[in-house]
Amino acid sequence: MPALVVSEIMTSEDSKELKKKMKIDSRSDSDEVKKKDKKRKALNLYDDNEENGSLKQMPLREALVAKGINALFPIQALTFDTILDGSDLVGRARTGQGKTLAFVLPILESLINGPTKVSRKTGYGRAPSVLLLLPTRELALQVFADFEVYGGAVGITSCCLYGNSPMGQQEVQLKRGVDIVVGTPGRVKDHIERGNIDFRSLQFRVLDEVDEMLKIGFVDDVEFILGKVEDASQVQTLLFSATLPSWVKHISSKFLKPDKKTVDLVGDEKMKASKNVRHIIIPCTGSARSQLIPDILRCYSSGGRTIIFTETRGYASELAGILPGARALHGEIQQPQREITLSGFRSGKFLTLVATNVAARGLDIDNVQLIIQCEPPRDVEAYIHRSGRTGRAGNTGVAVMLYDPKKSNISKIERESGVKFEHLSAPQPADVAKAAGKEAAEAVAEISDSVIPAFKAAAEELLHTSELSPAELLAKALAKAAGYSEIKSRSLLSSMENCVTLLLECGRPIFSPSFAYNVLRGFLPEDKVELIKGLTLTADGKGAVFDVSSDELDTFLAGKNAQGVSMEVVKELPRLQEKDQARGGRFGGSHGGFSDRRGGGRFSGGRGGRGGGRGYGNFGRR
Ligand SMILES: Nc1ncnc2c1ncn2[C@@H]1O[C@H](COP(=O)(O)OP(=O)(O)OP(=O)(O)O)[C@@H](O)[C@H]1O
Repeated sequence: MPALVVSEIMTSEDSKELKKKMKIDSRSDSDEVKKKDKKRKALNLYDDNEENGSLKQMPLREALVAKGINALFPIQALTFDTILDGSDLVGRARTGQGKTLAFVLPILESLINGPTKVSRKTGYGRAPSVLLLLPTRELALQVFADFEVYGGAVGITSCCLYGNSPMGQQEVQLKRGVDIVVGTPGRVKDHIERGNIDFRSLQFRVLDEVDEMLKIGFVDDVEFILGKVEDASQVQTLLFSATLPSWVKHISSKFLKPDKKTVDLVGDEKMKASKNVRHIIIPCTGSARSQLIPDILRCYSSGGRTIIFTETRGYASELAGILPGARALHGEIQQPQREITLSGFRSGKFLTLVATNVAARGLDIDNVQLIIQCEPPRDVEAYIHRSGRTGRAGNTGVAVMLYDPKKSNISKIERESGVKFEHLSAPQPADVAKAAGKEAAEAVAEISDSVIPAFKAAAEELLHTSELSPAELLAKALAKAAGYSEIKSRSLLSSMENCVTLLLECGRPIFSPSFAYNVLRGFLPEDKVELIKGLTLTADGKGAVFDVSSDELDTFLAGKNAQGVSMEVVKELPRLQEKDQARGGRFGGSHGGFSDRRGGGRFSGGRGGRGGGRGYGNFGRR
């Protein structure tokens, strides 16, 4: 295999070509590998005859094979020689594409066989050769674990410096001497200020999740830390992330040498988020979330792990308290508990983690099938990283984001991430119940016949006294077994239970919510109009959708023949006007907030001005 040549900017097209050359294969064939001689050249990553692009250390190869890693992923293939050759580098690939090993492997290779071998200090009290900074403690621990496994295999030692953990132990490790320091900026800075770290032997500094590292809050610490390296020209600097907004490129260039290389597997491609993930959005108001999320878990988690992202720590704790077997992870939880929680999630002690953004970046956990975002995050990067906790290393996954049609602007995330969202409605409780019924039936079939004598008399009694058929009675028994005592309806607009979504049309464009309210007043008394919730105009400008309580449905439907008005229960939610669209001009002036669910308050102008009449007289004037 020829040595890899990494161009200044490597695009995904280039990577396709390279992929062919390298015969990269993401499937794990570790079982097969085990059967064969371990010394076989597993794939060209391990080609002994090559000077470049190969790992020479057998124990390291074995450690990789043991983890099912038999060939390099594209980002790894593209960065390996560049890093080994001594260049500074900025690396970008989508989430879950193996960026960690894209710096871990060439750094280890360089330290044990490559150019930095000679300058690496050894022995007691040695100063570190590598400094790696990460934005969260969990991520620092995860990458430290990788260095422990792969570095440990070739005698390279590391330590992890992170806050809210005993300082003394970390000081001892630093004093004894380590090759690699992994840490979060605050704690690393602390150690520097106490004179515990000596950067004079540093060969590599790495900023993983570089855009997060350089955000307000970290950037000062990072600059302070990197500034402690006296002669930066002697040190290689590597930056990695799945997202590299232009402001990051600007700031980060001051840490890198002018002849730095860039390996960007996302480049100008529209799609910035993971391509292995199904990206779904479902309308849901804040108050309906807790009712909806259990059904989303049932429908989309495929029995695997789920991470639910909330915007606040309080809601993360609250939701974890409601969902059976779920645990919360956020910044207010003490560090030892955070570690216990994450390790319980990794080991499968529980399958649902409810977290704030603390879990958004970099965490790599097996078999996470589903991501739920309780509301759209503030920036597109957060969307990309959160949804990227699933669909990793060639696997697939589902990311469901809940949004309030009245409050959230989805198109901004869609535009900036390049994701084409699947617009779905909330699973209907009846459908979820049908699936639960099947499971309950299977469970009943499994139950030992030994229970029959004990329950038979009660069953016969029920059959004789009830007016229901045996099948109907059995259906009730299955419902009970599945935990159901009734089936509620669920709004497609807000996901609220016991609500139904109606579509109003009147044969002409509906320009504003106030117009829609006036149409409704044409055939409904004011006290019924007051019951309407979440009225929103459709994107085509021809209709309005809103929720009514299931109990009121007949009253509303009764008016549907009034003067050209049509009203129907929505089976599939039409595209709605988004927040910004509804604000701008033609469609509804400055109306917005869903908070006034009765459509009053902010819609007050729209509600027609009470003096505006109930009928259609107003139409012509608008
Ligand atoms: N060459 C490889 N072959 C098989 N699996 C790999 C390979 N490289 C990495 N992996 C696995 O892929 C998964 C994702 O890797 P990693 O966490 O480095 O992704 P990432 O690109 O850093 O993602 P993120 O942007 O979310 O941090 C890990 O479980 C890792 O063990």
